Amino acid sequence: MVSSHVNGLGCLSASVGMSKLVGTTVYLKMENSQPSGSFKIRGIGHLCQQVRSKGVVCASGGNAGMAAAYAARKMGVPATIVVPSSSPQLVVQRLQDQGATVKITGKVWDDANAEALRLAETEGLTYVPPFDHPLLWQGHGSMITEVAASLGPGVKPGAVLLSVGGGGLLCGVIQGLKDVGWTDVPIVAMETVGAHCFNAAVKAGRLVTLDDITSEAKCLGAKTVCKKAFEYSQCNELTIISELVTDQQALHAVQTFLDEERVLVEMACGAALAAVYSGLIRRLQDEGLLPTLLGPLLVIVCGGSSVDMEQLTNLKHKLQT
Ligand SMILES: COC[C@H](NCc1c(COP(=O)(O)O)cnc(C)c1O)C(=O)O
Repeated sequence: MVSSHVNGLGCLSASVGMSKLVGTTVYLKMENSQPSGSFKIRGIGHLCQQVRSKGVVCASGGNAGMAAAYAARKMGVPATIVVPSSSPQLVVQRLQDQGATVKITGKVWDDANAEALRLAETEGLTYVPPFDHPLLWQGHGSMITEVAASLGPGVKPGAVLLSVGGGGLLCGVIQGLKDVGWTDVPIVAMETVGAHCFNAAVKAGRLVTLDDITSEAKCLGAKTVCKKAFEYSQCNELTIISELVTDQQALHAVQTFLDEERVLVEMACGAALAAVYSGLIRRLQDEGLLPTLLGPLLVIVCGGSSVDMEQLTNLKHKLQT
């Protein structure tokens, strides 16, 4: 059986370095330690368990594919993962190591997704969406119920910090906040410039499709955010603060996190961490968007498998940091 609660209460730790920077306790929900390498297994494992299938197909720049491959292997069914040509060979290898068949199609995620939908149709496979499905959001929401159990009665975060690609993590966290009665907790939703489909939608007041993904945080690379995430951004009961960082800031955050917490995460995760390391959280407090006396900051360390020291070195040269 695939469990989307594989890590139980274990992975909530306080970061000394970040707490000092922010001036309040910073809790890290360490989703990088999930068996598929990111938080994705929660929602995708949950979806695959609900939709008993003879085989799955998923289009993913990496981590959703890893989660679908892992879930399929645990359920004893075949998995076909369609990845865009922008996915590093490291990801292709890791997907194959999970026993998946990998198909490389198109330049960005949207092209790979069209092929995955076609395969689902022609081969009778279960299409696993990487971010846009209520069962995904239900599974991801288990993160928050675990945090509530870890923090104990009467303690809740002053804010939640996360990154946005297609918006599945955001919708999952909101689902979890609703489940535990924390909808008054503000969410800081981070993207990198060049993978900023949510920020573009919030600013335009409607869904926006980016022309291309120009950020190196390829796993944030959906050109259009899911409708549900945009609808939540327009909902008065929720406080979602959409902010951007540069690739350089995200990379600097990955390096700082590696040095301070001894954990290597992807640029997609660096986008969220950069809100702390770049002083953005402090700025939001100075601007009155977050309370000056901020309760504990909960950071979703979303993880990601498409990174190793070689990738990190290549990114440093490419971004000249
Ligand atoms: C395009 O969505 C791409 C998706 N990754 C998404 C992703 C996110 C953002 O999650 P989302 O907002 O897409 O649910 C954050 N952090 C990490 C490490 C991720 O891999 C994928 O793997 O196919």
